[in-house]
Amino acid sequence: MQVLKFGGTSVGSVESIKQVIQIIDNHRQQGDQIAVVFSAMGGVTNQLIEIGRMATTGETDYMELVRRIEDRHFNVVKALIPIKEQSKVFAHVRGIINELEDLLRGVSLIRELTLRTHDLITSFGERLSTTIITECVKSRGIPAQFCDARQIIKTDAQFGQAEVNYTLTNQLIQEHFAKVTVTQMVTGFIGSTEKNETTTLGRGGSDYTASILGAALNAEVIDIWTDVDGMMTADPRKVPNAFNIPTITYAEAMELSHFGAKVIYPPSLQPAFARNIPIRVLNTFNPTHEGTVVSRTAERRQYTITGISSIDDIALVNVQGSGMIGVAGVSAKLFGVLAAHKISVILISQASSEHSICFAIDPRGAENVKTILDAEFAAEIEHGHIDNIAIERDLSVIATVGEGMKKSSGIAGKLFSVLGKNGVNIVAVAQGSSEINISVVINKNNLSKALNSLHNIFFQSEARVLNLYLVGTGLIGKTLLKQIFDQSEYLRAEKLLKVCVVGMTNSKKMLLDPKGIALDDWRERLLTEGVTTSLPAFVDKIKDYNLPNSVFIDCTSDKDIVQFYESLLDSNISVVTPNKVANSGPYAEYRRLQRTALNRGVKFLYETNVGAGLPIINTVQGLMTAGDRFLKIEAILSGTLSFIFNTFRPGTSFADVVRDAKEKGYTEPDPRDDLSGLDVARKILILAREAGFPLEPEDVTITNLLPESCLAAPTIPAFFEELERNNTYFENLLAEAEEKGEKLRFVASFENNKATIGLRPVNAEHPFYQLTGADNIVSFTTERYKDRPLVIKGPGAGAEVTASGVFADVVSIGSYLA
Ligand SMILES: NC(=O)C1=CN([C@@H]2O[C@H](COP(=O)(O)OP(=O)(O)OC[C@H]3O[C@@H](n4cnc5c(N)ncnc54)[C@H](O)[C@@H]3O)[C@@H](O)[C@H]2O)C=CC1
Ligand SMILES: N[C@@H](CC=O)C(=O)O
Ligand code: NA
Repeated sequence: MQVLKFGGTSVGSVESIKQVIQIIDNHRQQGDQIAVVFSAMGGVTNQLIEIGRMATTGETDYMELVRRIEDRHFNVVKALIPIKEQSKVFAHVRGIINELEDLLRGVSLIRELTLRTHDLITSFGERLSTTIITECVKSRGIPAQFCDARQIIKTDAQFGQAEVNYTLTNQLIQEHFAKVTVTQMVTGFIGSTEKNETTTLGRGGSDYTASILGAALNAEVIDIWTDVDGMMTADPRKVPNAFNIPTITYAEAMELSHFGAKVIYPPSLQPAFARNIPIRVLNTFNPTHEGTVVSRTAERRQYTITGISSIDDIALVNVQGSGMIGVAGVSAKLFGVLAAHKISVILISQASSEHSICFAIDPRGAENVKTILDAEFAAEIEHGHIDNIAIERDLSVIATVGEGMKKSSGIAGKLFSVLGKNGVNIVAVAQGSSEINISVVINKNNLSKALNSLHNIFFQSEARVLNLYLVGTGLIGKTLLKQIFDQSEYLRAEKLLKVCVVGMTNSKKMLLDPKGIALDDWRERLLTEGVTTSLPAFVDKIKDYNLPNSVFIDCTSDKDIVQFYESLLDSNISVVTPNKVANSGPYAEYRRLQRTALNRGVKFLYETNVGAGLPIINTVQGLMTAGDRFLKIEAILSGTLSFIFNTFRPGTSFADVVRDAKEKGYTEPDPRDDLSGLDVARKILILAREAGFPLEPEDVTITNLLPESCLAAPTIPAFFEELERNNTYFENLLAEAEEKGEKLRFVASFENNKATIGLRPVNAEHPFYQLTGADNIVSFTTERYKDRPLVIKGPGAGAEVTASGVFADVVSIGSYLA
């Protein structure tokens, strides 16, 4: 024997009822013996409750609602039963509705609704749905019989939530099923007292009916047909990556549903579990999906945890005071009075110092609880043994649940670490000694971020998500987007990393989409859907979204943008940038950013500040971490100037060579930043700082290369005109060097706390002589690299190598967060 139960959405419409009939027919064709339990059509129970309420207050238009219920059932009959059989069924349904109307007239006359009458009114939902579906099934030639559960489920007279008399019920069910020969179509949710008064079974009512039947008939399995693919690892409305849990234990299902997973209400399944009958949760609208099997033992799984659930809105009550330490009975008194007032406690936490107890409750009852506790502990408060009872609001509880957590170490560590890295403050913690649930209380505004980052970390075969916000879609920005697009499949498959661009802005428009912006047509979307950009608004949105693993990427050379870095880092958002402005301003600002990132456990990465993608900053940081000390740095740090001095020949146009450098993507947005030495000054300053020297910008001495008129040019085109005019100046510089067999190199050096940069002719002996193209070279002399310096050399400018350095920084954050 198998028991099937169809919930309100499964029997909610003509289309869904067709599905239900199909499922029943499939069982018949396979020769299964089945009993089927039905809920009321979706929404009808609530309507009946409303109708009852209206009748007591004398509102007459409740009849209108009754009509609507009747029409809904009639429509099913019209759609699914052959015309010639319909009138008989209409009469039948009308008969039931008449009974309801008589009852409501009575209620409306006496203006009183007892719990007993309330139960009777709500029983009509299941009676109507089961009646019409039985008729539909029969009209298709499937043998079936309506079974009013009030004949077989006997309860006490606690109307609203009646207790089942199992001895009598089991006997009646067994006797009934021994007699019948065709499929029984049973009304869910209802029973009756020994005096045959109608009762209802409380929360999870129809599941309960199925479970009682299954247990009494020793069914092989109970199928709960609903409208989702079984139980999920998290609420898919909050965690888009949630997926189906194929098997789950009863204890896990209990824990998860206590914390909000509403698919089933496990306590109502207790009778089936007591007899070890598995429950399958299946989807009427996707009947081939395997759903979830709830049983005593779940199969071995890939993941240590089974699911994550939450209660979105709770209040925390804190009772504390020195008078509680070592005093027996405080908690008894506390929870005793809460129980006496029927206040349900969601979670309790007490530190072993016994100095405080905190517990979570439904926030709607918080004021009431405070009043009750203030009164109960008035004496203790007055004597100072207990401080004031404090209530904290706007909180949520998240529970990670799973039998796999039992006796397995590192899970709490992982949980706290991922929440910490994402800046989610933990207000309270509770873990039962059953070890299958760790619950944390957090601020409500962090709920989505916490759920998603936990889901991401615990369900590991799923890629970790990095959420990126890009400012600047110029040369480096657009190249980065292209690289991310090309590499995303590899990252997902090989590194379990899903890189998701959720926001972008250029100097005109910004576009934000927490679901991700597809990178094959970002230009089009930014253009058509983007709104007028504003950096403060962009940054506010980022904070507002509060997505886990967020990274802000600044691909501009803007000076104003860097003022946002600190607050971003402070909001646990990592920052990656090729923009040198932040790191080359006052030393105190540079330090502050480093500190903020460190304190917040997020990353501030800028490898491309020096030598583009060449691993220069990482090398310096590595040496520093390992305790080396820097003695001297000598370097060529401008790709642009390298290129220019490697390309410029007497008789050619210097301005054209600079133009060429700009076109090749080597120069700064304003090439004067390169030619004036400013860009190199920034780089040597940053290198010195990384090497542990607190240099200020004014400590860098620049020997300027450009004639004054070029520097003073008001615009970039005007600057190029000045360059043309000064061609002989550059030719002379070059000729002078060549005469001596030397080459011109723009060299930066740092030694004895002094940084200097300027044009220097180098001869063939010098290691910088051979440099070609737009290459950079850095030579570090340190305590450990004293006799022969450590040298890094290679292309130090250009779109591909720079974007790739930025990308590598971004990906390293993915690994760090994992
Ligand atoms: N080109 C290279 O080889 C290297 C460049 N860098 C750095 O990369 C950064 C970007 O350089 P490129 O892409 O070459 O310059 P670019 O001029 O091509 O791109 C910068 C973009 O940022 C936009 N922008 C400026 N302020 C903005 C704001 N407030 N909001 C939104 N967008 C804004 C500009 O409109 C421009 O499209 C610069 O800081 C540069 O120093 C670093 C290493 C190497
Ligand atoms: N403009 C720079 C590249 C970025 O740092 C250079 O020419 O080196
Ligand atoms: Na670099």
